[in-house]
Amino acid sequence: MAPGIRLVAWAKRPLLGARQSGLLDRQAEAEGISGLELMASAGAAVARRITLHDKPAEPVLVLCGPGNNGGDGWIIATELAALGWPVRVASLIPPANLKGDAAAARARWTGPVEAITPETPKNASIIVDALFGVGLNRALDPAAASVVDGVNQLRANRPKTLVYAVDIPSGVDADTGDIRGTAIKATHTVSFVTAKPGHLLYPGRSNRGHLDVVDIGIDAQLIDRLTPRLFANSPALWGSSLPERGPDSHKYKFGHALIVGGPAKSTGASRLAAIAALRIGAGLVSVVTASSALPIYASTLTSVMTKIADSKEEIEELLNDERITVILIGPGAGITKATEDTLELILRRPGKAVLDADALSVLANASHLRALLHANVVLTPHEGEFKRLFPSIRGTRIERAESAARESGATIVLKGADTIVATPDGRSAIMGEAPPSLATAGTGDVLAGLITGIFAQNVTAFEAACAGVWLHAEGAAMHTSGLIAEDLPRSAALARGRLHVSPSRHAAVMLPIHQPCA
Ligand SMILES: NC(=O)C1=CN([C@@H]2O[C@H](COP(=O)(O)OP(=O)(O)OC[C@H]3O[C@@H](n4cnc5c(N)ncnc54)[C@H](OP(=O)(O)O)[C@@H]3O)[C@@H](O)[C@H]2O)[C@@H](O)CC1
Ligand SMILES: Nc1ncnc2c1ncn2[C@@H]1O[C@H](COP(=O)(O)OP(=O)(O)O)[C@@H](O)[C@H]1O
Ligand SMILES: [K+]
Repeated sequence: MAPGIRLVAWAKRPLLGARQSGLLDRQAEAEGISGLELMASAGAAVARRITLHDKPAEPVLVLCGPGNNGGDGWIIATELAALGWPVRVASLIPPANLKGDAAAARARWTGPVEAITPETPKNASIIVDALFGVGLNRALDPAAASVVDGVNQLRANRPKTLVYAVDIPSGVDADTGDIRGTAIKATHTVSFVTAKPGHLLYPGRSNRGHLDVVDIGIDAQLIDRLTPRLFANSPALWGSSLPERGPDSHKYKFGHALIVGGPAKSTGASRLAAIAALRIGAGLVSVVTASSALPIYASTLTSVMTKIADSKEEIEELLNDERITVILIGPGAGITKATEDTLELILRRPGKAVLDADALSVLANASHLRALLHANVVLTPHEGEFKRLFPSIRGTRIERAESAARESGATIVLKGADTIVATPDGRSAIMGEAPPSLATAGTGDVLAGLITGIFAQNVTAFEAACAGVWLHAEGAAMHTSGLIAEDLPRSAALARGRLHVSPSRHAAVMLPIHQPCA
């Protein structure tokens, strides 16, 4: 086993973008570790990670860029050659033009150096992408773009090619996950100290391959000095907050979730949400319905209770019940005056609420209700709903979710392949591991129900939203094919159970921070 690789449980650490990564490096230098030492550790760790693959000593091509990411590349080449691996090195700029630590790293390489051309990647079986890391600041120029396209073409033609991206696949923006022109499609990415937002955000997420984050000797406490506010959504953030049932448990200790049921022609969405809320642990769940839809709810729901309300006054009376800990409105509700009236009653009540689907569309056109939002209201828009709710907010997905939370005062769940949770006090989390099988009808209703069911249980809005999003994805990942929304409440509940029963399944989030590579 290669000595000295210390894999970091990256989901337990914050995500640092380009600027914060640079600050961290400078803090480490102030503590006495030089940039060259960090680079030497980084390069050595990547080299050793490469030696872990199953076919030893295959020819390796190292592509070096103009900055410190390229500097890592020169170290990797030197380390692999010292271990007896055949290595070719190709540089994007004349090596004599390198500066600082990259120049010092280049000086350690004593073998020949090629100039990068579009033909360079041909015939390579292992490629190390050390072109650009977190310092990428514009679209790739034609010379860089053509070698990147050459690497991707080679991988497409020869799927067994291994492509190791150093820090982040070149061309992926570390802060946003955007592709700057074109980007390396890596089979593996080896990053340093923390994961970067661009490892989790699409489209860059698709270029990342398997992600390892390695320790390069920077004290983890230095990360906290940066007061980071952005995290990977993982049980490390919220797992310990979820209440467990014990011998003294009573259903009333786990909250009473009230789901506003849709009219007779659209009951499915609120029924899915109600089942999800109950499965994920709410003590009691009730659906409030007009008498006209009662037969449908009563005949299809068993453990979920039904409550009849045929007028605004009757709804108001129900909402005044202080035992109700959270209310969900939106799934199947209809974009109607009745939904607006009920929404207003819910928002005028001081407690917790989750607003989804039609409630969001109603809110978008009811500016007088905006002032009633607060941090214990969770909004769960997909992109279309988000644009209707916050038409003037621009920026990356993270920036938009954060601005919306700040502006509205509510907790935002911006749904998508990389769902973002953001709170008005500035914390946010990215779920970068959701399976695309979730792109099927009704999964959003289940998510709203999961968040509601967790929120009912004396958990904060941020924790409930993050846990709901994570368990939703983890539940979906249990199905290899044919997932439909009805499957999800049970699977998400099983995923919740496994958090405690079988921690090894969640190795990336459950292991200690410095987990030696075994
Ligand atoms: N600092 C440390 O201690 C440690 C850092 N580490 C490593 O350093 C990496 C960050 O290094 P970095 O800051 O030098 O940035 P990097 O990603 O190499 O790119 C900057 C260079 O690329 C250029 N350039 C940018 N965009 C371009 C484009 N589109 N097309 C063409 N050129 C472009 C840019 O040019 P300029 O903007 O100056 O014209 C500059 O020359 C980090 O990801 C990690 O791998 C590790 O060793 C751990 C310790
Ligand atoms: N390609 C994808 N990969 C991962 N998750 C996805 C993808 N597409 C959609 N989802 C998730 O599926 C759910 C869909 O919700 P929504 O858009 O409200 O659909 P619906 O109204 O049909 O329930 C959201 O949780 C979203 O994050
Ligand atoms: K790279």
